[in-house]
Amino acid sequence: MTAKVIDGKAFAATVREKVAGHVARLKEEHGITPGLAVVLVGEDPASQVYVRSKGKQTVEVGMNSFEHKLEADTSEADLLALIDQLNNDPSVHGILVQLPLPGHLNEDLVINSIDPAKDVDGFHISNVGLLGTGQKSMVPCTPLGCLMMLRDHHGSLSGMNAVVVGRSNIVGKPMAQLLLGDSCTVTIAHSRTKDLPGVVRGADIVVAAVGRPEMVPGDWIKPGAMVIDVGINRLPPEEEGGKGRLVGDCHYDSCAEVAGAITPVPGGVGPMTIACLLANTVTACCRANGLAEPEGLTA
Ligand SMILES: NC(=O)C1=CN([C@@H]2O[C@H](COP(=O)(O)OP(=O)(O)OC[C@H]3O[C@@H](n4cnc5c(N)ncnc54)[C@H](OP(=O)(O)O)[C@@H]3O)[C@@H](O)[C@H]2O)C=CC1
Ligand SMILES: Nc1nc(=O)c2c([nH]1)NC[C@@H]1CN(c3ccc(C(=O)N[C@@H](CCC(=O)O)C(=O)O)cc3)C=[N+]21
Ligand SMILES: [Mg+2]
Repeated sequence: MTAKVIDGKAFAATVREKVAGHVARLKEEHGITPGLAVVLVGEDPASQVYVRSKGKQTVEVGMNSFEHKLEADTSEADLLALIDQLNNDPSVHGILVQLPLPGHLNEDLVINSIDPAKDVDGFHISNVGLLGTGQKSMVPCTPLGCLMMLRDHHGSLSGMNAVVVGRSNIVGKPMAQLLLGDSCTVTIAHSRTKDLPGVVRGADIVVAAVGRPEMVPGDWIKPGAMVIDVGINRLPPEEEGGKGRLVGDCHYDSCAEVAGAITPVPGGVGPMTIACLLANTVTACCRANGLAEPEGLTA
């Protein structure tokens, strides 16, 4: 079998088109322009690339983009003051603080200082609790993008065995909650899991969010399974002047030989993450203004 390649880049473009349609309607019918504020502390090059690409796409769908770049040694008090200002700014409907933060800043404290209604990452404890209890919330962008691709490829996921490899608060745990919400039987695997190959072999759906280049080989994959590769790993440059190849957490070629469907890296989960961030910003804007929220853009 050769897997169907799930084109996250193309899917993300259709999500952005929907978002752009809702943004246009908000402007025409209500005179409201959704706004997304992104806060970047420090100069991590990968984060800068992501923030730039996100800002560009925000503007392309017709929304306002507010970028706040702070020095790496910014104090916690100064960062919290900025968040307070954004919380109280009616032109800002979504706030994203790029993670990871420099070591001297308490990530939990910073994230939980964001107004939950503007927390378009879905990382605030209030949104985590709402998601975990099946209530309306802001849903984390990466897991939401993965869920959209799975549903689009397969339809109902009810009764499927899903294995999420990785238990981070930003990917693994919320991914497991979303799959449970779609009535999968969910296993969360991590670095202490015994017999990881055996666990993954039982999965109809594999979501790999580990941060280890090409860790999952094809012989762990059940024939026909859906493989969602969240990993973004830059390999060291082999050639002079080369940037280094970008690979996922799955060994693509061997997994694609056995899987029924697979997301590539790049061009899979990454573009969907940004599209879902834009979708969450429109949703937040609609909710803030007491307007009907867009359908098909939330979990
Ligand atoms: N495409 C996108 O939009 C995004 C991509 N990413 C990428 O996804 C990957 C995961 O990110 P993130 O969740 O933040 O990573 P974290 O480092 O926060 O979490 C990694 C998880 O993988 C587990 N793990 C590590 N080594 C192993 C192993 N050998 N076997 C099994 N489990 C293991 C860890 O287990 P333990 O808890 O026991 O330590 C941990 O739970 C990264 O490559 C990141 O770049 C992240 C966010 C968005
Ligand atoms: N508060 C917060 N929210 C996040 O959502 C968040 C974050 N912090 N910190 C970092 C991670 C990582 N992340 C990515 C998003 C898109 C791509 C993406 O678009 N990748 C392209 C390739 C990009 C390239 O070439 O480097 C692709 O996969 O095709 C990658 C990674 C969001 N994150
Ligand atoms: Mg992390």
